[in-house]
Amino acid sequence: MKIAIIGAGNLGISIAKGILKNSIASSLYLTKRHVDSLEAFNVEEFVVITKDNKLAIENSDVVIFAVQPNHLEAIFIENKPFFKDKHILISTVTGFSIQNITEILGSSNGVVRAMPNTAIAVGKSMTCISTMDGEHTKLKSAVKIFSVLGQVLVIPEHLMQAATVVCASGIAFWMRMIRASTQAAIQLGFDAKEAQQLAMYTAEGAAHLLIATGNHPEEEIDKVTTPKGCTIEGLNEMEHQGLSSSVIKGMMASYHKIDGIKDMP
Ligand SMILES: NC(=O)C1=CN([C@@H]2O[C@H](COP(=O)(O)OP(=O)(O)OC[C@H]3O[C@@H](n4cnc5c(N)ncnc54)[C@H](O)[C@@H]3O)[C@@H](O)[C@H]2O)C=CC1
Ligand SMILES: O=C(O)[C@@H]1CCC=N1
Repeated sequence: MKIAIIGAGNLGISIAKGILKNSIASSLYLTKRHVDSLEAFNVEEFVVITKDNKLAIENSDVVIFAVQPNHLEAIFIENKPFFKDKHILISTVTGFSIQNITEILGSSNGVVRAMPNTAIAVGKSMTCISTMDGEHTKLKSAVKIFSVLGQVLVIPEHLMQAATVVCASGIAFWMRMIRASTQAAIQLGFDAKEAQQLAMYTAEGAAHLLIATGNHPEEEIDKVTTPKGCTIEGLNEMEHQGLSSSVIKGMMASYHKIDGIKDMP
């Protein structure tokens, strides 16, 4: 597969790492305005680092756009002549609908929206994907790529804003939970390295239990909460302090921030 990533920043690099780790590209073009920071990728012959988006697009079949929302329109306008029917154009750009893209390109070009998260670097992204009705072939190709790099859920496009919060921003929210747990573990006597190890692998275990069993979290929580025990004491105190409420409110705030994000300077 010949793949280009237009905008090799935080997400683009994470996607590139996942692609390289899983050997799914016969050629990989990485573009960026200032390419110096991409030197580390300059080790494989089939990886091309360039500022030239046209070159990347013309030499690729799959083109993944991972630029900031306020840069996408100019990049589309500049490169419109180089988009061909063969191209699978995949936008990871937040708040930029297929309708917005169609207005710029004059047609949708079968564009697919994908919302991965940075765990794509280690093949563990939860990626939501949408396209226009009827674009089954390009959607299937996108699903195939992202399935190698983690889990995929095809969703109607109207849920993409929600998916951005739950999955793309979500990884940051989970990191903060792990950090909080680490801080508590240090206060309780572990050194920082051990504290993080305990927090990370406990979080991993919790997720794996739910994935493997299909159980509801409360069913697993019931198994841990000894009556009058320390777990329910801790959980209830967390809820008195607003744990669930603050997570939900934070995610709602994140969701509403996406309204109009594409027009932000
Ligand atoms: N960072 C994340 O975890 C996620 C980000 N997204 C979305 O992905 C997009 C990229 O996000 P980040 O990687 O965080 O941003 P970033 O700012 O780290 O990366 C964007 C890159 O695009 C490059 N760029 C700007 N103009 C360019 C041009 N004309 N040609 C080629 N490259 C150009 C910049 O130099 C930069 O390296 C955003 O739209 C964001 O909303 C979506 C899901 C997750
Ligand atoms: O924070 C942001 O706006 C981007 C979109 C999702 C993750 N990062």
